[in-house]
Amino acid sequence: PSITSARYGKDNVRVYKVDRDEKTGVQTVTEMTVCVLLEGAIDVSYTVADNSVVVATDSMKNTIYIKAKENPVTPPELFASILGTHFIETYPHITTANIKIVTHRWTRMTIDGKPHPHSFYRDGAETRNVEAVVRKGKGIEIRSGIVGLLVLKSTGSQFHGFVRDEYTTLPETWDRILSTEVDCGWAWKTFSGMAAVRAVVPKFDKAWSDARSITMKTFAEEDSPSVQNTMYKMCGSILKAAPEVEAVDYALPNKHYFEIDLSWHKGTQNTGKNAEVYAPQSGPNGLIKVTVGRS
Ligand SMILES: O=c1[nH]c(=O)c2nn[nH]c2[nH]1
Repeated sequence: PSITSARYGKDNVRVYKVDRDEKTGVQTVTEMTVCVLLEGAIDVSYTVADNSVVVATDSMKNTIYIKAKENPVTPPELFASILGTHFIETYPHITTANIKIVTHRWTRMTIDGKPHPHSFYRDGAETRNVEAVVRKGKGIEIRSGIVGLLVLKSTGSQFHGFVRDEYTTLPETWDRILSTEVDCGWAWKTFSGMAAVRAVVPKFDKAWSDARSITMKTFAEEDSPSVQNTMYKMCGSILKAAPEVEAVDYALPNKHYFEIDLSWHKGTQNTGKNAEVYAPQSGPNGLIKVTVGRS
């Protein structure tokens, strides 16, 4: 037998960092969960238990904390690039570093109409994610993303004109609830190295902010003919807003809310135009995926 691929490292490394502005007294916090997986000349650690090539995953965890102390941890695209570049520059036999950063929300509290200097709340399970792949001599690939942004609209969504055959029971609709949990990603053009990443640092936050705003604006304002068409429009808008982005992808579950026929109870009308009480479904759910490029 021979190894076709191997990578190892530390997952679920939770990191919190505070930035204290001495002048204003305003403190800013960042909380993230990091995964580092390394590749390279490590096969002998699997095949003949030669641990001389093993950078202990415990050492990787230590490295994450040290680098978080020594460097900015935001934007996550920068910190992921710093971290990945450290591993391939420090260990000659490590040729690829795969870094995933999941940034959690700590939204600053507004107290009596004013932003509080050091108090925050978790407004949703939504995260800002980054996956960076740093390959020795081949630059840095970065995919940024939004995950877990749960949205719903009570109307402004249609679905009709689809295949009708002996397997079809779904009625056509011109007015339905649409709910999804956004999993969106945008892949940056390959960066030649750290200098190229540092040169565009402000564009990372802007792209995330634009992608988030575009997603919600398009979701809200489109009288959606389908999940497919609406997500395609979101991709086009993000590509337009971020020239350094090569491709945009979405994976959207269609979280169904079923109408409930209540006519058995004294002829109560609760379907179609009279629908008010619905049954939110845990599953099955639609799942619609797309990747849109520039060509
Ligand atoms: O937006 C939708 N796309 C679909 O492909 C689909 N299938 N059932 N309901 C659906 N809604």
